[in-house]
Amino acid sequence: MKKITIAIDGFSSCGKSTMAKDLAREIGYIYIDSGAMYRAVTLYSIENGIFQGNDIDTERLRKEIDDIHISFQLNPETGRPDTYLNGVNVENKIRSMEVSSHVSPIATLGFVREAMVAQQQAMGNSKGIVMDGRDIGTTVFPDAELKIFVTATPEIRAQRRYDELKAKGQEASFDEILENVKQRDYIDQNREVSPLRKADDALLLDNTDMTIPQQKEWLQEQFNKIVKR
Ligand SMILES: Nc1ncnc2c1ncn2[C@@H]1O[C@H](COP(=O)(O)OP(=O)(O)O)[C@@H](O)[C@H]1O
Ligand SMILES: Nc1ccn([C@@H]2O[C@H](COP(=O)(O)OP(=O)(O)O)[C@@H](O)[C@H]2O)c(=O)n1
Repeated sequence: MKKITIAIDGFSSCGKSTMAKDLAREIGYIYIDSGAMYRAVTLYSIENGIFQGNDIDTERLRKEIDDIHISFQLNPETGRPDTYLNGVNVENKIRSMEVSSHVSPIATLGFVREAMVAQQQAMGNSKGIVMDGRDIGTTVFPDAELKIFVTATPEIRAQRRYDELKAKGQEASFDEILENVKQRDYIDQNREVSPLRKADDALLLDNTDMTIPQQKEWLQEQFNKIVKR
């Protein structure tokens, strides 16, 4: 069967990667979490003194961006891909609140986006890929055959993230997460380069009142419609 490209964009913490991973596994496609790549650049910047408080040493990051190698490897225990930064598994570290609170400013930088988009396009050049993020349907794969834009209320999204961190045994404050979700939405929608917005040809999904199995079924139906057309 002909393989297609699937772009899933939307607001922070609404379930994009959950549905993208499930669909990819079901249909045998590659799954790429583009947000993990921006998170990995952010972790690198935190660990290498590129952040001074909230200020970014952009000139240093620009010089070092080509030395930041991000890859994904399937974790046989979880059945899902883990993120590697220069050969080290950083899957847990990149999900911390510290990274969440520094990532959106890093993702506003044009040279960072250029480097990430080039890698993402290379990963998707043979199609058969599901990628989630903020600019996949608008910038990375504007010709994707299936584009989805996901949203839910900020409170529901913060609750989902809170439950996830608690389940992993990590310290979490609902108010801090809600504030972070709103702040990232604002920065992501208002940046100059590739701001978060729904592509004109993307299908809108508000999953505020949907369960994980319901949204999975909905996405599978959209995929079936495209491939059977
Ligand atoms: N419809 C849903 N109902 C409840 N929880 C959900 C739903 N979709 C996803 N989740 C949970 O919400 C959290 C955030 O989902 P995730 O897929 O990481 O979001 P995103 O990729 O959009 O940031 C995860 O813990 C996930 O299990
Ligand atoms: N394609 C993308 C993906 C993420 N990002 C940035 O990276 C951050 C983290 O992305 P993410 O997908 O891991 O965020 P969550 O919604 O999973 O918390 C976002 O808030 C954006 O600032 C982006 O700018 N472009």
